[in-house]
Amino acid sequence: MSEVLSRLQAVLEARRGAAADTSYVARLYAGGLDGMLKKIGEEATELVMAGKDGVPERIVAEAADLWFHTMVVLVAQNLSVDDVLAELERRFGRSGLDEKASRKST
Ligand SMILES: N=c1c2ncn([C@@H]3O[C@H](COP(=O)(O)OP(=O)(O)OP(=O)(O)O)[C@@H](O)[C@H]3O)c2ncn1[C@@H]1O[C@H](COP(=O)(O)O)[C@@H](O)[C@H]1O
Repeated sequence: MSEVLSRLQAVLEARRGAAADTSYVARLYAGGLDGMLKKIGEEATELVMAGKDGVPERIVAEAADLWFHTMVVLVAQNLSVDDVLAELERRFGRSGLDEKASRKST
């Protein structure tokens, strides 16, 4: 895992015990899973709009917001970036078209 993702993951795990008024992440946890998932929808929409605008700095900033909020949801569900990376590793090199075709036959 990249070093910054690893350090951020550790912070997100540590925030599970923090008071909601001391930390943005603790406030997200205190708001419950529905609130965290709503943020994912908002951030994904913001990334779509940035992509349409085509301003590189905005696209990067919105993608970072979406990755960050996705990590919050993963940690809240006792998952981690490593779980997602392992899934990407498992898929690596397998054509998306082949994978789609195998789903239709099951
Ligand atoms: N990487 C981030 C990060 N990226 C985005 N954000 C916050 O995510 C929010 C983005 O939401 P929006 O774009 O919808 O803007 P907003 O209207 O201000 O958001 P809301 O008030 O509606 O939630 C902003 O408040 C950002 O500050 C982040 N907040 C925290 N982190 C990391 O998490 C760590 C822990 O943060 P705290 O828990 O606040 O100490 C920090 O040290 C950072 O490393």
